Amino acid sequence: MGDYILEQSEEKTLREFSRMAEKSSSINPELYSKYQVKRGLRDLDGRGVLVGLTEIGEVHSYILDEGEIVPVPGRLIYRGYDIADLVKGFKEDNRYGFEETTYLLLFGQLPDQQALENFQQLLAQYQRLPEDFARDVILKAPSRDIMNTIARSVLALYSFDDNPDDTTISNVLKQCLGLIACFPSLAVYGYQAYSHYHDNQSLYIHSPRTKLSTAENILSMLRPDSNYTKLEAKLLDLALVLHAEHGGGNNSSFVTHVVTSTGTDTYSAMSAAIGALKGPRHGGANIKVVQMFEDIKDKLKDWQDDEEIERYLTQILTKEAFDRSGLIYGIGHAVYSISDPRAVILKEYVAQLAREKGLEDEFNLYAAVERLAPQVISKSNKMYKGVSANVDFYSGFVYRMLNIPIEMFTPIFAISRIVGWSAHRIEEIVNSGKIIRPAYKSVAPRRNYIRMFERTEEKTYEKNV
Ligand SMILES: CC(=O)SCCNC(=O)CCNC(=O)[C@H](O)C(C)(C)COP(=O)(O)OP(=O)(O)OC[C@H]1O[C@@H](n2cnc3c(N)ncnc32)[C@H](O)[C@@H]1OP(=O)(O)O
Ligand SMILES: O=C([O-])CC(=O)C(=O)O
Repeated sequence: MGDYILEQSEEKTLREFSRMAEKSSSINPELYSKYQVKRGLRDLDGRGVLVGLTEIGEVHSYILDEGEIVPVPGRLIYRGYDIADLVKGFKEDNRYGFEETTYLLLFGQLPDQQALENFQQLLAQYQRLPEDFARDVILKAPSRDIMNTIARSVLALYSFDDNPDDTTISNVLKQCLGLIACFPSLAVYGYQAYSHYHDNQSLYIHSPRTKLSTAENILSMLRPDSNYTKLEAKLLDLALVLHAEHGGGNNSSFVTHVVTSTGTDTYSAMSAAIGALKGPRHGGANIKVVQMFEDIKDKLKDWQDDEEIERYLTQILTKEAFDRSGLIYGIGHAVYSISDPRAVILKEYVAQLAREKGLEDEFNLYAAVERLAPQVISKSNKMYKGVSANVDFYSGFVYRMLNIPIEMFTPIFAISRIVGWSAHRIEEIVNSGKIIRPAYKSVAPRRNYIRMFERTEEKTYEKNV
């Protein structure tokens, strides 16, 4: 009874504090225009404010025609090479592409056969976690969110590094390679721990194997019997290649730049980037997309009825359906308008696989949402540009067809994007020297201090909020 009363009063106190916190945090929206604040670091035409230069990745979505922005189908370029050409290259040679892409992004050039083999051997050396790390760190207090588990593990790895704060390029590169190599184990073991302790499943801790590609190792460590087909591993490898890098402005890579610019260590910078990627408006969208489709499938009477689909999508936008965030996940992008080239590539594979697995109806539903969502969004929003399916739209469908658990979707994104973060951390260190520090204008009125004995509730409330 006593506890209940305490809980009730705690709830009431928190409600009151929340009301105060919310009220004292709210800023008149008109002030943003008055002071020409570049909200979301965007220019008035919706394009990102130019805050840096990079040679790592280029996201191409429009051309300028006599000063006018003309949207074009999206292209993604890694170190000067179009991803469509990179994918075609390793597919035609029937080999894995992620390790080669990692080499390219980190060192700026494509490896020859020998350089690639040497690099893979080096990564294999870094694959093993410190002695007892899985037992002492990952299996302890497992989280239902594997991104949080990875971030915790990354921060813990600081303590196992003899030289953690040294930001010379050779040391940072070594740390980054170490993280790239052991991210699959951090993610998969984090998932195994969760599924064991929360879902009562048997606990499987398979060691990564030095001769396997990253994609093969993920599947082999995830599955109780370690079995996978080449086709499955190649599809996951493709997804890893497509998620590895997206310029310096995407939220998690920009976070890497911001945090790196303080001079902090690699583990702190990477854990911050993981936190950014987890967000449902960024990499976390791949989980939301699949959950959203589960909800759509559940609520719709006829998956082929465009009008019914449109109505449901409108309800999402008006916060009456799904998670009530008002977002149709997997649709829209800060840069792309007509198309995201990664979604285009993934869609091809999803279509094939869905046919093979008898999931055509579901694929058609995805395709219908992809077609209808942009129309629904543009009806109710001020659009700077068109919206289309982004990389997260079809990736979850791919992972589901590979029987990868939903908790692993965003972690797989992280296993890949850590490559881009690493390249950006190095680029920031090599070129910068300036701490990233934009301005915030204070719009709060100045106030005279009120001594404690003079603070009547009325007076304080009036003056403070
Ligand atoms: C790996 C990645 O990070 S890819 C992105 C993954 N995220 C998602 O799929 C979540 C859903 N999509 C979104 O939230 C957005 O499209 C974002 C965050 C990705 C990009 O947002 P913006 O840069 O604001 O895009 P854009 O300028 O084209 O949007 C114009 C308006 O349409 C809205 N909009 C864009 N996409 C969506 C969407 N999918 N659902 C609802 N509204 C949307 C925006 O919120 C914006 O409205 P506002 O001006 O009132 O804020
Ligand atoms: O670029 C962005 O804003 C989001 C991102 O990381 C991606 O699309 O891969």
